[in-house]
Amino acid sequence: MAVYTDITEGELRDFLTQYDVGELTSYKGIAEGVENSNFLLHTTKDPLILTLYEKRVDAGDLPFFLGLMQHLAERGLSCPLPLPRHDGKLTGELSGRPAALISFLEGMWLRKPEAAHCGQVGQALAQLHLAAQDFAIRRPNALSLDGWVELWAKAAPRADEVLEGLEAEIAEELDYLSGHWPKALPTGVIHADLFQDNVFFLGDTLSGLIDFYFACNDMLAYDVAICLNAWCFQPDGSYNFAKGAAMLAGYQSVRPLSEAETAALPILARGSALRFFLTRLYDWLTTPEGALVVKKDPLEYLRKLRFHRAIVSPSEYGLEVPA
Ligand SMILES: Nc1ncnc2c1ncn2[C@@H]1O[C@H](COP(=O)(O)OP(=O)(O)O)[C@@H](O)[C@H]1O
Ligand SMILES: N[C@@H](CCOP(=O)(O)O)C(=O)O
Repeated sequence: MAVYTDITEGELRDFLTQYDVGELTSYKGIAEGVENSNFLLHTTKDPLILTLYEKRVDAGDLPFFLGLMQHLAERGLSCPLPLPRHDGKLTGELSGRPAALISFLEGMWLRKPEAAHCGQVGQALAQLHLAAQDFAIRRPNALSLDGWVELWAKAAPRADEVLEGLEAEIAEELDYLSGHWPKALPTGVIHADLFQDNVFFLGDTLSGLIDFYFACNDMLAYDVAICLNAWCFQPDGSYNFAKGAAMLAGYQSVRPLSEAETAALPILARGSALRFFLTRLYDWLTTPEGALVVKKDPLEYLRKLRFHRAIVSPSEYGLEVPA
């Protein structure tokens, strides 16, 4: 579920007077999602999504997130478009939270993607990277090395409750990544959370990308590694070579990876696996029993991390590597 903050019809109607969106005809909370409260609104004009930003989103970052969606949509990428209020602002306040209205995107996320879908995701990711090249606002990645160290400091004392030996294994991994993390790869704006639930399809055709609330500036190839982790493993934990190959070919059909980016894929994939392992572990340890949000399994990402540690050549991801 993701409705942390409830709203009354009166408050909502009052909020909507600041926009040119027609008359409200119905609204309901959306169960999916993790970070924010989302509502689907029907009006006498187009359907809309209302998002109330919860405590994990820093209100100071909203101009980056909403400005980025606007920037990408203007450049032809299919993503939600934030609606301006009568005073030109993209955010207001509702029920004590910063709130925004964004356009409703048609489509559904895929529970069982195939290689062909992964190819389209790779393509869309590269299109996003290129379209964001001239986006003026910057946002450093709060969930890179320093952020991992901070999260780990909070989770480490209880890590062995989740799995024996975890504390030592992760401490060693963090040491390794701190010493070897790439520093000179091409950077730009990355989505940083392009998981299956954030990509919509109409039938078998990708219809759009949502949820830009982890977007930031970082290495472009790191975003590719995030997608390999999110899309190219089977439920039994094995890597699906065909999906990986399709994802990488799709990406490279729009933005070819440099030799250095290719060589760095295994370590970027390790870092990406650790990042999602750590946020999931932290949530696992701190979300109270009975909370309405579904906790995600951190160990899924530990298994992915171990897989990447054993990679000898990036060709194992399905990438053509020059001999
Ligand atoms: N622009 C949109 N168009 C259609 N549905 C959306 C849109 N934005 C969000 N949703 C719906 O809300 C759900 C949660 O949105 P998301 O941005 O992933 O939330 P969170 O940031 O809390 O994870 C999505 O899975 C989708 O069902
Ligand atoms: N994708 C992350 C959790 C963030 O959830 P989202 O609903 O904001 O995409 C994970 O799987 O750990």
